[in-house]
Amino acid sequence: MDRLKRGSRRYAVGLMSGTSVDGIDAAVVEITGPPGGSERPAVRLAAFENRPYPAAVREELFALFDPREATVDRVGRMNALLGELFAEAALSAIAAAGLAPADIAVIGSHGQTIWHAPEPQRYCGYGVAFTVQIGEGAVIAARTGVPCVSDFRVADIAVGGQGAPLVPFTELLLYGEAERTLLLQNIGGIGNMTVLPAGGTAEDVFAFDTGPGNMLIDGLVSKLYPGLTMDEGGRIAGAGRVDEGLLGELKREPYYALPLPKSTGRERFGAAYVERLLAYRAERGLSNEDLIATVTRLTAWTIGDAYRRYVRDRYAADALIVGGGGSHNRALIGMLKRELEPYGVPVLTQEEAGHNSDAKEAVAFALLADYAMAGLPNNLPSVTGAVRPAVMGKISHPFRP
Ligand SMILES: Nc1ncnc2c1ncn2[C@@H]1O[C@H](COP(=O)(O)OP(=O)(O)OP(=O)(O)O)[C@@H](O)[C@H]1O
Ligand SMILES: CC(=O)N[C@H]1[C@@H]2OC[C@@H](O2)[C@@H](O)[C@@H]1O[C@H](C)C(=O)O
Repeated sequence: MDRLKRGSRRYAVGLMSGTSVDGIDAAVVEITGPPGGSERPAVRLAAFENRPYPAAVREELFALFDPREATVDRVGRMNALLGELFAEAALSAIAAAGLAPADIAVIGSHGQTIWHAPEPQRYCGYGVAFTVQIGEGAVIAARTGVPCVSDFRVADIAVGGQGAPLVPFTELLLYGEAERTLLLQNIGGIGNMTVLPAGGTAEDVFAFDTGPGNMLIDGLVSKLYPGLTMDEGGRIAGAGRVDEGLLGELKREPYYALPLPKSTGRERFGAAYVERLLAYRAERGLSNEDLIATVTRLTAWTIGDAYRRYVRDRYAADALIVGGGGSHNRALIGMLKRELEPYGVPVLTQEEAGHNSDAKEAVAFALLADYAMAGLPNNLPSVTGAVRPAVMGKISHPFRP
């Protein structure tokens, strides 16, 4: 297949490593229909794999989230190493789809966010905003022989956007409906909501980070239960009781009331926040289960709060569809239903709505890369706050004799 022939059926690979740092998601998708056409592209998932990071890599990545540890040599080395690991993940998924690298038109790689500072700060007399995703695209292109589009977010930040969230661009293409207003809630490390109004166009969509997704739960579990990295199924939270005093204090975090557009990350809800929660637990003698039940409820509350604050007065939502790893946490889903169902908004998982929750973000980066290769804009200024459309992603071409 001629990988450069556009507008026809083609294969693309999407690679994602999210804020939970649980591993590399690789999706191989078959795309039909020209990018940017008036018709929606049809996307079929041909293969999906998740490759957990080796423990040493995960540990080193967590070290690099602390800017005092993230010296330029360590970041540079990890950038190259992640390029190798992403390339391995892509090659493995391509083989799982029964394809060869020569069949693939493009690889879209999100990389690993290690710092996200989208609000301009004064620096050397200038106002500067930035975001850092590592995982070298040149290495991915060289190892796979496939053009790689990487480092998407910086192009949106360069035109005044938050550089996040980016997936809503593809959610509009793949999920938008004429008759129903849908809320798509991702619960990864961070939580983020996309509002797709019935019959809405790109200008009508809005989306934002709701706050912590699993990040606080994971952070507490790994400190309090050595050997565990998550509250599997929500069993720990299910055995605890919410501490209303702590919950009330946590709700006062200023991020929740910020106006849109907004995005957040580990800089706000990372290791230092978890240390504060552990200090509170020690002071008040809270059990592990009660602490984890409380942050689980907080996570559900942030989503209900976002709905009340930004959506309720504008749209009657027909459903909230939950994706990301948090959709496997039954305690969290139960709490979320109690937050939203009183407003007549049913809560469903991506699977219940007929989609693959785990593959969704990787699929999105395959599609974003398809647009980038065609030189077409792939950000949603209404979502990110960018002053104009941008073609996000840097292209690394492999050498092909
Ligand atoms: N079976 C499960 N039970 C409970 N929680 C789960 C389960 N499986 C995954 N999770 C949670 O989901 C997290 C991973 O979610 P996901 O892969 O969607 O995040 P991510 O893509 O890294 O994050 P982001 O979307 O913020 O970039 C895990 O760290 C864990 O907290
Ligand atoms: C800077 C960054 O990596 N942001 C992530 C993170 O994880 C979830 C949420 O915060 C979202 O804003 C974004 O990821 C998804 C893939 C997005 O851009 O849509």
